[in-house]
Amino acid sequence: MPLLLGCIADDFTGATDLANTLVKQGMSAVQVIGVPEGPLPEANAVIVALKIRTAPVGDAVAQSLAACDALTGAGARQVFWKYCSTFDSTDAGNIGPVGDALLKRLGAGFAIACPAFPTNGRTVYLGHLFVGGALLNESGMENHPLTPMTDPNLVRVLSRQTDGGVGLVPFGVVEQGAAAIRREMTRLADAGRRWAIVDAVTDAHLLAIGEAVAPHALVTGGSGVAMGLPENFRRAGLLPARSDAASLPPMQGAAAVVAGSCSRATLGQIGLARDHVPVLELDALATPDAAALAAQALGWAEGRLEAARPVVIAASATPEKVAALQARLGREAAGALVEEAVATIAEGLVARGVGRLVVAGGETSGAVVQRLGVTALRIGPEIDPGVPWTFAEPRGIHLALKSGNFGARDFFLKAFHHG
Ligand SMILES: Nc1ncnc2c1ncn2[C@@H]1O[C@H](COP(=O)(O)OP(=O)(O)OP(=O)(O)O)[C@@H](O)[C@H]1O
Ligand SMILES: O=C(O)[C@@H](O)C(=O)CO
Repeated sequence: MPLLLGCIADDFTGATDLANTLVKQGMSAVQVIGVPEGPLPEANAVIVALKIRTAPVGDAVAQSLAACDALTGAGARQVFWKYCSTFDSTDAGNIGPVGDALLKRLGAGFAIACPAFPTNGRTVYLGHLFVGGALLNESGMENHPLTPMTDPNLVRVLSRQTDGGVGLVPFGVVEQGAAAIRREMTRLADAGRRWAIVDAVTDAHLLAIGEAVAPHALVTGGSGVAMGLPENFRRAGLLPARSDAASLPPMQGAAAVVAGSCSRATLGQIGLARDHVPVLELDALATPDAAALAAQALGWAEGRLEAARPVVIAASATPEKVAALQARLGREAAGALVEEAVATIAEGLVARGVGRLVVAGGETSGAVVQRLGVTALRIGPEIDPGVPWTFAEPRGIHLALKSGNFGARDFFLKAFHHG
């Protein structure tokens, strides 16, 4: 099976989201954890999941280039740089610098940037990113613990991260379809732009954009814009007719949720779960010690674990509490402490028989997956848009890595009625 699309994702939930999108479009896809060292798994798309969203720019670039080399070395014909549908990044990066480095490595001079994911309420209009009905900077993302997003104008945001000019392919052009989008990209590239933010409000827009970028060496964006890419390979005779996602082994063991995401969606999901299943909310401010928090949580879980319903253990907190812990420890140390605690809890839960685990939050998922020694995730059925069940190798457990902002309010309950 030839490798066609080589993908690099800046976090682990994002990688799963992308793999899920490709599988739904009939492309076989496997997510691998970290820069692959040995041979790549057999699949038409391989998604390398990195934990580089908030890494220092130099590290993010080095890991992305190593992943790119592994993917193109294995024959990938196009590279996809996946970041968050809410464009999570700081003015230092890493969306722009990684994209610039990949363009250079691939010998290309132009790429689109399109985080739109209309099914999950992320749309881009005249370069401005909306989350549901709100501009990005009024959506709750302005309070993100690690990457507060305070400017909704993506042309401006990306311009602060790259020395290549950033243009815009506006809604009016996107509406006209792939040929018009391609003409506008050519015009922008001829005018010396290296990047174009591309508007998209509907899936039809994303499919047209996907078709327009067929010849591009590098495509960048959220998972939405990848929707149109499998069809390009099919049109070129490289990908067979659609096949269904491989089914996963049957689920076994006790059910649990661990959460480190502080997004509005996750806080709402914890709130609803409280009325139905055992929920433990950790207070990292009162106990700023990862080992002590983990011991509390694992002690509490004792005797409560079962297959029929999950326990929920959340370090998630309101923006005020997050700010208080950050003021005491510093932003990175606060995040690292909570990630360490949640990873230890996840490890302890699996050791105590949890076989299906939902992890809420991208950074949190990175910490958990690394701690569990997972090397690859096979993609299974979708629970809610962007979040499938996966089967983690070599641990042999089921994991669902939920992006902070994804999932309906009853996600932590409904997940365990799937698969
Ligand atoms: N009570 C808390 N105080 C300070 N930081 C916290 C607290 N709880 C969680 N965090 C940190 O907040 C960060 C949340 O980021 P994470 O990526 O896990 O969630 P998210 O951004 O909502 O999800 P995604 O990246 O999928 O959108 C993590 O680093 C986590 O450790
Ligand atoms: O694009 C998204 O919103 C998600 O896949 C993600 O990256 C969250 O971490």
